[in-house]
Amino acid sequence: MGNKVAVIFTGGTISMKVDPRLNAAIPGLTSEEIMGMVTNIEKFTEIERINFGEYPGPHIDPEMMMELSKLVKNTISRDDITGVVVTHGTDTLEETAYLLDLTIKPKKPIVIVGAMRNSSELGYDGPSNLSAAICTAISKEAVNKGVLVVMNNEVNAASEVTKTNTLSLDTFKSPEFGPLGIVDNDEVIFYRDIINHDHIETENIESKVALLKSVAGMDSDLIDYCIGAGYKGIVVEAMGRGNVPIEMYKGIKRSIEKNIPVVIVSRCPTGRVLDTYGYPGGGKNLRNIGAIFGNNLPGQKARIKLMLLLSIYNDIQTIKDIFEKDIYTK
Ligand SMILES: NC(=O)C[C@H](N)C(=O)O
Repeated sequence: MGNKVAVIFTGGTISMKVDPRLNAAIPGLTSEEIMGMVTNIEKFTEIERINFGEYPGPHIDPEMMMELSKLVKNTISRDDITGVVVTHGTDTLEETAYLLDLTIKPKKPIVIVGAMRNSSELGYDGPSNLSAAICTAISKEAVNKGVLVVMNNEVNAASEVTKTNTLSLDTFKSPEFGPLGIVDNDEVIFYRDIINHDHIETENIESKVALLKSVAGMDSDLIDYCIGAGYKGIVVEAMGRGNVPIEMYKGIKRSIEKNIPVVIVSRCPTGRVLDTYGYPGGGKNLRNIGAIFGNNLPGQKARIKLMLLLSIYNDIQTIKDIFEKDIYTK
């Protein structure tokens, strides 16, 4: 194995500075300028810079994530590469990280990193986050851990992590299980292993998948819109354990009857969905009509998983079996 880390730059706040005309942050730093601020890193490893783009997180779409997945897969397979680091806007970082985790089966470390403060702000956290990410990418401890997210000296699993705060440096948390470990100076210390590691073998993605959040008194208007507009799948952030209002339930039933899979997750930040409740619109009803249950995934990650499965299968039962594999036994 070589001792070179490839750093793939995609944009995000880590690459931003304030434009004086706009008086707001936009991408503006080159990869060379960013790496130049990660002082002393050459003492640890050689760096190869790869420019993917200068996109703010909200400009990254599922097709671009797939393109990035192919680039990361090719790069990590090279003999001279020890690990890959991807810089990314934090707004969609967890979606890209989860997509990479599902589509690549890496032995070597793949680490996603960003920053919460841009380079014009006091306390720009880009260089420290990037150095911690690079230390993780060369750590033997990080081998076979799936895709990792490193921010604020914490190591989290791509499958578990979510952005929890709009401004804090420690915004990336795994609310269900806690971090995998920490980066202490240049040393990576793991406290536990990853819980699960799903893999979906595909080079494509079906991006016409909607995410709807259920609210009190919600009806089926938005679901019916999705059916009419040709959406191929719908993720519903249901209430609590996985329940929806009766009128919304009717639309979910119509969707499944039209062979459009519906994945149920919860709008609660933690906890699994389960078919506990038998009242109309309760989880038991949803399960009986063939809704897929998404465990403890947040809606945006359940959508990534459904989009990948829809790129291969169009049969709801097959998608359900794979989606729920090792999660629900009955
Ligand atoms: N901290 C960040 O990176 C947020 C920024 N809006 C982005 O996602 O590009």
